[in-house]
Amino acid sequence: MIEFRSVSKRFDDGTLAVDDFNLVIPSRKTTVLVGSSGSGKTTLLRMINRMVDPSDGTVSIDGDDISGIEPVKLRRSIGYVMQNSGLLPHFKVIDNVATVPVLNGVPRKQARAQALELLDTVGLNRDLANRYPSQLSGGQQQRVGVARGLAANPNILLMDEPFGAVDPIVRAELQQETIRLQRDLDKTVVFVTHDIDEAFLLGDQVVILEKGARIAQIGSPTEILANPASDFVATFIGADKGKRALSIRETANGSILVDSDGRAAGVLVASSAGDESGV
Ligand SMILES: Nc1ncnc2c1ncn2[C@@H]1O[C@H](COP(=O)(O)OP(=O)(O)OP(=O)(O)O)[C@@H](O)[C@H]1O
Repeated sequence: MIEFRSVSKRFDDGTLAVDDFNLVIPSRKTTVLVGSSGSGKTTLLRMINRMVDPSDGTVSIDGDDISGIEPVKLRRSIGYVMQNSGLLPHFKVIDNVATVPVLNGVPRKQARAQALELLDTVGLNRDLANRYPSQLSGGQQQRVGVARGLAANPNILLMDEPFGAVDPIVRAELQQETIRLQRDLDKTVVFVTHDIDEAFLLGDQVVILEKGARIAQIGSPTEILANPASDFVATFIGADKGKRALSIRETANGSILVDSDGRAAGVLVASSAGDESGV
């Protein structure tokens, strides 16, 4: 479990990016932080691996205040996937994936063998292992980025707009892969996006943010779609337009998400806690 308690962040130039933020992120679920540009999503995500430190308040992981954990050590124990994959251009795919385990002390040969397995995990052909990132498509690069994020076998995976730069078809594929990976690997995923449809598709818990990382609403996709907490949320999720891209339809076999053309976009399943959770 990750917990933000009374967390604020004021940058040196005076910008208050995060204003008294409180949130519990449950383990082994996907929590999506969604909001418009500048609402503080990336700042919140980076506070989990100490790329940014709070000005006030505490962030803890499984009860331990992370301000007491050395930042480099913390970062190597948490997967981080960013937009544009963040791959090292002069390293082959296999070495991009193997780098963090090697830095953590895993022998290179073993780390490379594990890297090949991770390519399988993210749905990439092993033949790509010896290419350089520039020799891959954008979608393939993002998959390598996910493999790299998983390489140290972290319990926590942070994903910052990981599919923002790929075309809609590849994006949809990568979203489905993320759902599959989460089912198979059971990580605590914290995912940042400005796309509410992506948030509803991937999130067990969705946190809608306004400026200053103020929480406009928090809940499962079903809860938010059924009961938008304010006009702001209704507008943000498009409920006020009467043509939301995604809506919920009850069927004999449970709740399904349908798109504006009535096609099934996903299934809402009951989580182990008994509440509704996104696909
Ligand atoms: N290093 C910094 N110095 C000063 N201000 C910053 C810094 N990093 C972020 N900010 C400001 O903090 C606020 C929140 O930024 P942040 O990047 O967390 O938002 P975001 O919701 O992730 O936005 P986007 O979707 O555009 O990435 C913005 O006003 C931004 O300009």
